[in-house]
Amino acid sequence: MPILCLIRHGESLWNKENRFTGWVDVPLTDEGREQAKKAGEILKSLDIKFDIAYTSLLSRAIETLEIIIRTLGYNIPVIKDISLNERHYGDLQGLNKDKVSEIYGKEQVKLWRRSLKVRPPNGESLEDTQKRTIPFFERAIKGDLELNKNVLVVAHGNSLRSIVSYIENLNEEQILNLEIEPAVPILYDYDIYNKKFYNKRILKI
Ligand SMILES: O=C(O)[C@H](O)COP(=O)(O)O
Repeated sequence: MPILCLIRHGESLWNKENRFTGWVDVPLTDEGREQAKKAGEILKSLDIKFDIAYTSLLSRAIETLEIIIRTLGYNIPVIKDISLNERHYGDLQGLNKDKVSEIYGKEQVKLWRRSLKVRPPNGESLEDTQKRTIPFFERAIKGDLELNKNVLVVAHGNSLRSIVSYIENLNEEQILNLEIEPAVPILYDYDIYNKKFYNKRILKI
């Protein structure tokens, strides 16, 4: 059965500085590059041969994928699509997360960051993000799994939360508690006949 592997990019400069990032194109830190290499080594040790890779248009995800592919040691066709970009954080982009909490309160910030429906000012809710990630996931990514291809996806904390909550059919409370760690591979097997994902593994060292 084909395998789907989802990976969030390694640490970016603004992750390190604790700033809301969204669509701002900030680079990886050296630590982020190291994390990406480790993710590649874990995948290499599993001996999975990936047939295709998907990523966003943002350089922190693209570079993470490039490092993983280099570590795997073979070429994979790469498709970059805006649908996999991070959730747009609107007016929060660039602001320090702790300072925003001091101004608006922790509860409000938790709703902006982790709820399904609450929209950050001038930004996307997770539900808005799903409106672009899920049609792409269904058409392109699941389309490849249906063709028995092993698929690697490198994207972002919230674009991946939107996909994982869809795959696992999570309710709003479960979505509030769903976290995706940087550069930790999340694997699912895909049952082509029953069109279902199963056997989730989180490969944290
Ligand atoms: O855009 C960002 O700031 C990060 O990629 C994810 O941030 P979050 O954990 O605050 O949603």
